[in-house]
Amino acid sequence: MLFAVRMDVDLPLDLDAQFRDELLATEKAYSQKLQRAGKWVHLWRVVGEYSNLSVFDVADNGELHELLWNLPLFKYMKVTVTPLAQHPSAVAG
Ligand SMILES: O=C(O)C[C@H]1C=CC(=O)O1
Repeated sequence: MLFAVRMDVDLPLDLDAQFRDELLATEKAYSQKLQRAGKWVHLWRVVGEYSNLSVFDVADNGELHELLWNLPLFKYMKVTVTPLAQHPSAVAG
């Protein structure tokens, strides 16, 4: 099942710099592991915003919830999930 996911990041300005750097490094490693596993199939930056638009390919709602819940940045993000279905006019996919 495919899901479009928008993540809007809002890190507190007073977050300890070392904690912030470690958090971002952990998030990067986590996201790259899921990308290599074929679960996180697109990761795009939204121009001009600390946000991304992503596409996940997972078995079901429960798997997506688990992957998102475990994002190291989860508590600092607003996450918006949109389930996707095949478009009848799409020539690919
Ligand atoms: O920067 C972001 O958009 C948030 C998050 C998503 C992947 C990653 O490495 O960080």
